[in-house]
Parts: sequence; structure tokens; C-alpha cells
Amino acid sequence: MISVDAALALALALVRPLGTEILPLARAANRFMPHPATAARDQPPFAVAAMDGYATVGPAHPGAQFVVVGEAAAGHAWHGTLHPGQALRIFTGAPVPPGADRVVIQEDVTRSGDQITLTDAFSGGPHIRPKGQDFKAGDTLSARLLRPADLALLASMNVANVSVTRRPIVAIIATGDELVMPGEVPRDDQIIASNSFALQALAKNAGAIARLLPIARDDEASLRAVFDLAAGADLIVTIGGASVGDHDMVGKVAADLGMDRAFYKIAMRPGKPLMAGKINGTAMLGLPGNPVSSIVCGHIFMLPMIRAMLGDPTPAPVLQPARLTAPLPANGPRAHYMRAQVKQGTDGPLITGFDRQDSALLTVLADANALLVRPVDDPPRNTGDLVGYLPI
Ligand SMILES: Nc1nc2c(c(=O)[nH]1)N[C@H]1C(S)=C(S)[C@@H](COP(=O)(O)OP(=O)(O)OC[C@H]3O[C@@H](n4cnc5c(N)ncnc54)[C@H](O)[C@@H]3O)O[C@H]1N2
Ligand code: MOO
Repeated sequence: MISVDAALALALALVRPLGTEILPLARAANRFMPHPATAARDQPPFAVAAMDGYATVGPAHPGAQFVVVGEAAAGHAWHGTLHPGQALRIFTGAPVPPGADRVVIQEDVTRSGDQITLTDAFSGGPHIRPKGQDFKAGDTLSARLLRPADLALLASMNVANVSVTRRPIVAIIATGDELVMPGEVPRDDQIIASNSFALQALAKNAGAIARLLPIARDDEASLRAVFDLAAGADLIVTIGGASVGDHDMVGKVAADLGMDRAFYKIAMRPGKPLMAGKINGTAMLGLPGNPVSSIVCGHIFMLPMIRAMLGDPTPAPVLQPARLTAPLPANGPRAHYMRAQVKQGTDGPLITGFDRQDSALLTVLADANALLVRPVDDPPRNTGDLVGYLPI
């Protein structure tokens, strides 16, 4: 058995960054931008009013008076210069003219004709957002999976089209005579295929196209037929049939199809019978069948492989620190990825590993928001000790 880190390095070596395409922002959500984007302008491009009111020049205090000499609104600049004692009627989003000290909000002003007087409610300001406050021309947005806020930022930078990586195609193959699809009527000795839905969602959220292929039965012909359907995929992910039982066919069929195996069996709990390699040039990841095992391995191996194909220069999972809320016994010879709850404490994140860690328990996984990582042979840990975790 090799270590998780060694296995991850071998898995990542099976994939390469894919090519790019240029997309308008409206089609770029959840796509990976592999190179930084550069702002074409300052934002805001001018000093801008942050409130509706009056731009003023000169000492401002309750009772101070100013003469209103013009008006500016968003998209309608006033092109003069304000002098001491003068004010400009101004609305949120309008350029603030040169010389103005502040914008006094209209709630703090009484107006009579062209004259305004600041009331006792006057609270200062300045309610002016300086030019380039958000970003300046030449500032960059780093490589990333584009979230909604990133799209708004790119738009604001006047980046209309963005270069994104082609979405990796992930073919997901569930295997087993005991499986039927949700909604079908199972026999007494059957269960509902579940793992594939979590893995599909994980892959999609990471920026991939994830195809669920038909369930392969526990015989060579069926498995071969479903492998054939995976043609064209960038990554083939199988679920189950990875262990040592008489009906665990994935390793054999993959080998018969010409799989060049990178590893089989790793020092990980859950996830021991994991395998990876290449079949006719396509990367393949063979996940164990237990639901939690397959989904945990999806986080630790499938997602990094997808990120590497997308061009993420740091695809490996990054552990965060948290303090234990309860002691943990010594760990054994396999790194343990425990299902756990993280919550914010007064001095940073606190983590609690669940008591039940059987790799068949989807209810426990659904309650978890973290994997608490115990290294191989980790000694007993006390309440308050720092441990590493991965948000899930
Ligand atoms: N003698 C040994 N037996 C087992 C070992 C071992 O080392 N020696 N390892 C155990 C470990 S650890 C795991 S993990 C499992 C993995 O086995 P497989 O990858 O061959 O998985 P299956 O036997 O096909 O299935 C295991 C379990 O999960 C259910 N399953 C499978 N696919 C799905 C799916 N898509 N959706 C929902 N549930 C699924 C399946 O019905 C089984 O109950 O092997 C141990 N055995
Ligand atoms: O490694 Mo198995 O994945 O413990 O359940």
C-alpha cells in the first residue's frame, strides 16, 4: 500500500491541462480561467458620490451655508469647478467635481431656493468613493474557477470575453448486480445506486462535464460494454468492484482493456482498494464501492485530477487547521479521513469527529461539513489539539 500523498502524485501525473476557448462572460459561470485577467480601467473611473445630497467646498458644520450652482446625476457629470461656499446637487453614482471636500447627505440639509443650510443632524462624511478605490487599470484577477462575484468583477474590469479551459469530460460508471437507479423498483436483494450522484455533482461543481453511464453488471461483458461507452472522456471514474471478491471485476477488465496501472491499494481509510492508471491514453480512477469511500476518494483524488486538467497550478487539497473538541485515540497504519463537523469558535475553528465512521453511512456523511485528517500512526490527541481538516 502506498501513501495518500504518493498516490495523489501518481494520479495527478495521469492528467494534463486541457486547451482553452474564449467565451463571453454570460457563458463563463463555473468555468476555469487558467490565466490572470487584467483590468482595462480604474473602478470607479472618477471620484464618485456615495450618497444623494450636496457636494460642498469649505468648512462644513451645523449652520454652515452654501450656494447651489448646478446638478450632477449618475451618467450626467457636471463639468464645472466648485469654489469655497458653493455646493452641487448630486446623486449617488455621479462624478464628484474637482475641489469638492465632501457630499453632505440631503437628510442633513434644509434648502431654500439656491441656498442650503446644514442642520444639527450633520454627521460629516465625506461620502466620496475615490477614483480607483476598488481596483486600478492593470490590476489582475488571479486564475480560478469563476464564481458569480468573479464574473461581476471581470465585467467591471471591462473584460468582455474570457479565456477558459475546456471542461474535462468525466464518465462515471457504477458497477454491481445489486444496483438499480433511483425511482426503479429494486428486487429484495438490491439497493439504489447512490454514489454516482455525489460524484457527478462534485465533478460538475469543480467545472467538469460529468456523464453518468449505465450501471455495469458484475460480469466482464457488461463492464467492457460500458467502458466502450466512455470513449471520448478525459477521465473514467468507476465505482465499486475494486476489492478482492470473486465479483470484483474492475481491475481485471481494465487490465484486459490495456490499463497501465499507476497504483492499486493505498494507506487510506476509507478508500483502501483505490486504483488509478491509463486505459488507451485516458486517465482512469477506480473508486471503492462503499458510498462514503467513493465520495471521500472523489474529494481527495477525483477533484484534484479535474483541477489539474483545468490548469489549476495547485490542484491538491489544502488542509485547514482546527482545534479538537474531544480527544481522539491513536490512529493506525492508514490515514483516516474522518467525517466531522467544523464550527467557528471564539479562537478559531473547532472540529468534532463523529463517533460512527463506517464507510457505508451516508447519513453521517450528509451531516458532515469536513473531513478530519488523521495521518498514519498519529498518536492520541487531546481536546484543544490542532488537527488538519478539509471542508466538504
Ligand atoms: N476480504 C476483503 N474484503 C474487503 C476488503 C478487503 O481488503 N478484503 N476491503 C473492503 C473495503 S475497505 C472496501 S472500501 C470495499 C470496497 O469494495 P469494492 O470496491 O469491490 O466495492 P463493492 O464490493 O462493489 O461494494 C461495496 C459496497 O458498496 C455498495 N455500492 C457499490 N457501488 C455502489 C453505488 N454506486 N451506490 C451505492 N452503493 C454502492 C455495495 O452494494 C457494497 O455494499 O471492500 C471491502 N471488502
Ligand atoms: O477503505 Mo474501505 O473504503 O474502508 O470502506
